[in-house]
Amino acid sequence: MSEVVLSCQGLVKRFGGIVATNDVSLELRRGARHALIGPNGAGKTTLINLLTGVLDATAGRIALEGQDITQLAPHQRVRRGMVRTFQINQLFATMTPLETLGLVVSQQRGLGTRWWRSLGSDRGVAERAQQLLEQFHLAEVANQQTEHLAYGKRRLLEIAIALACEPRVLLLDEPVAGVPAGEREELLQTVAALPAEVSVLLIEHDMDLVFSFADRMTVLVNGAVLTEGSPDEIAANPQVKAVYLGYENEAIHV
Ligand SMILES: Nc1ncnc2c1ncn2[C@@H]1O[C@H](COP(=O)(O)OP(=O)(O)OP(=O)(O)O)[C@@H](O)[C@H]1O
Repeated sequence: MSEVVLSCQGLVKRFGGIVATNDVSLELRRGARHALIGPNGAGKTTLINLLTGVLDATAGRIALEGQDITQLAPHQRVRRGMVRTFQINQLFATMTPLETLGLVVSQQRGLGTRWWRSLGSDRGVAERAQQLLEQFHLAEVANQQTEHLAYGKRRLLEIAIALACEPRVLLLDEPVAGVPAGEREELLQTVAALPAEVSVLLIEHDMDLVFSFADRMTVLVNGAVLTEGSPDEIAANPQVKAVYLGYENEAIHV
């Protein structure tokens, strides 16, 4: 068994009377393609928010590369190598993918915003930005403003931004949600081709993506872990099937 990169033990999150996360323990192994699934309201988003530090846990511990990060702020967790896909906000709307990636790579390399002021002046930054543009099928839209990009391209840029932060652990939050059918394939291929050394935790409702991507799955129900296993074990698990009965869009096809 490979080494554990990210783990949580006994995580609990209460919102008043609601227990959104109920004693969750999870281990993400190095290089894993691990999916977190569960019906609506199961607590997937809350768990990711706890892992990234957006929410404080009511109880429990989180460790990254063996070090306790439970008390760290979100940006400190990013600095230690845990990055969540970035939801593009207003800040980036009028910037191009090239400018955005140049800025993030530059920040990552401790060059601050110098690259941004003298566009393309740092060859290492420009090369890495170009590499990311190509890897994420963004080269042909490199100079278009982000707000004018097709939705699928924006989702690709979000993952490219996360990868520009050189993560050890990448938390992918519903990468294909809302992406039109014609743009899905490119996104699926790109997600499948993420670097092997980056350990990935994927939250996704799309079972085709989950089953084509994951080598390990954790099923959350009512805030708690129902079961964990290989895709074959999960697909064959009668409890999992029962939980998904009635969730037509998320049906597990076996
Ligand atoms: N800030 C909050 N205040 C109160 N209750 C919350 C809050 N955030 C989440 N919850 C509740 O916690 C439970 C888990 O929600 P969460 O969004 O984590 O589930 P989810 O699995 O991500 O759902 P979905 O698949 O629909 O996104 C739900 O009952 C939800 O209503």
